[in-house]
Amino acid sequence: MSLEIRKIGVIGAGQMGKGIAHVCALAGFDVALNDVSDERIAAGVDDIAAQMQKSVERGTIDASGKSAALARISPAPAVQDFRDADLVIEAASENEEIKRRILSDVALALKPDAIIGTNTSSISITRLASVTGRPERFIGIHFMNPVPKMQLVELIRGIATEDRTFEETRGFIAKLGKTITVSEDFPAFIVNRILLPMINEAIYTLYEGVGSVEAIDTAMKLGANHPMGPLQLADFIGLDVCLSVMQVLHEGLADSKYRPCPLLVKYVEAGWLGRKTQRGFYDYRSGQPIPTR
Ligand SMILES: CC(=O)CC(=O)SCCNC(=O)CCNC(=O)[C@H](O)C(C)(C)COP(=O)(O)OP(=O)(O)OC[C@H]1O[C@@H](n2cnc3c(N)ncnc32)[C@H](O)[C@@H]1OP(=O)(O)O
Ligand SMILES: NC(=O)C1=CN([C@@H]2O[C@H](COP(=O)(O)OP(=O)(O)OC[C@H]3O[C@@H](n4cnc5c(N)ncnc54)[C@H](OP(=O)(O)O)[C@@H]3O)[C@@H](O)[C@H]2O)C=CC1
Repeated sequence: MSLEIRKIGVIGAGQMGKGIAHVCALAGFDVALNDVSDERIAAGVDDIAAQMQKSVERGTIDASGKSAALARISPAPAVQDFRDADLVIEAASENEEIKRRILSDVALALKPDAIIGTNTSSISITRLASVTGRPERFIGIHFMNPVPKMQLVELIRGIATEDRTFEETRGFIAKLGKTITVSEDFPAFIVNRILLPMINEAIYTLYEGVGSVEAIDTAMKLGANHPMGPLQLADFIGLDVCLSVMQVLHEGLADSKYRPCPLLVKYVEAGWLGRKTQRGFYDYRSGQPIPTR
C-alpha cells in the first residue's frame, strides 16, 4: 500500500534545512524541525518567518498563507519527536560521520514504513543507507540552494532503494511544485559533479593570480551569464560544503583533477566559510561585500 506523506521531519536548521522546511510548510505539509539545540531551532524558525515576510512584501505569497505555513512548523528537539513523521529529510552538516550518527539514531525512532531522505551534496547514498536498517526506504533528495527559488531536486537511489520509495518521493516533490532529475549514486551526483569543479577552478584561478576575486566573478557573470560569480556562489554555498564535496570527488573518483585548491583548504581552516560566518572570498561584516583578495 502506498504511504501518504503528510508530516515531514527536517534534521538541521542551517540554510538548507530552513529552505526545505519553508517550501514543505508552504505546500501544506506539517513540518518538525530539528537541530543541535532549542536555540538553533528557534533561530531557524525566525529566519524562515523573515524569508516568508520578504515574499509577502514582494507579493509572491499572501500574509494568511505565511501565517498558515508558519503554524505548520513545530520544533523537534529530539529524534523521538519524529515518531509520527512519514518522511524525514536529513540536512545536517556535510560530514559523513555526523550523518551516519544522525541516521542510525533517527531510524530507531521512526515508524517502520517511514522514508528517510538525505540532502547530502556528494556522499554515497548506498553507504548512508547501510546504517539505517531500512535501506529500501532510504533515498537521496538533493534540493538546491536557495530552496524556495530553485526549481530542481535531484533524486538518487541507493543500491537497495525500492521502487515504491522512489515513486512516493517523486510524488512528494511534485506537490512542492519542483522538477526532478534522476542521478545514479556516484560521488556528488550530477549538479555538483559539474558545478563544484568549476568553482574549484575559479579558486585555482585566484590562487595562481590570474585574476582578482572581483575580476573572476565579473568575468563569469558578464562573460558566461551566470547569475552569481563562482566565488560569490562558493560563499553562498559555504566553503566547508565546497571543500567537502571536492574531497568526496577526489577520494571517490581517485582522479587528481578533483584536487581541492589549497586556498579553499586555507579559508576553511581559518573558519572563513562564506556568508554563514560573514567572511569568505568576500567580507560581509560591513553589510557591503568586500573582496578579501
Ligand atoms: C552545493 C549543492 O549541493 C547544490 C547547490 O545548491 S549549488 C547552488 C545552486 N544555486 C545557484 O547556483 C544559485 C545561483 N544564484 C541565483 O540563481 C540567484 O542569484 C538567486 C536565486 C540566489 C537570487 O536571484 P535574485 O533574482 O537576485 O533573487 P531575489 O530577487 O533576491 O529573490 C528571488 C526569490 O528567491 C528568494 N531567495 C533569495 N535568496 C534566498 C535565500 N538565501 N534563502 C531563501 N530564499 C531566498 C527570495 O526570497 C525571493 O523569493 P520570492 O520570489 O518569494 O520573493
Ligand atoms: N549549502 C548548499 O548550497 C547546499 C547544501 N546541501 C547539503 O545540505 C546539508 C546542509 O547544508 P547547509 O544547510 O548548507 O549547512 P549549514 O552548515 O548551514 O547547516 C547545517 C546544520 O546542521 C546542524 N547540525 C550539525 N550536526 C547536527 C546534528 N547532530 N543534529 C542536528 N543538526 C545538526 C548544524 O549545527 P552546527 O552549526 O551547530 O554544527 C547546522 O545548523 C549538507 O549535507 C550539504 O552538503 C545541499 C544542497 C545545497
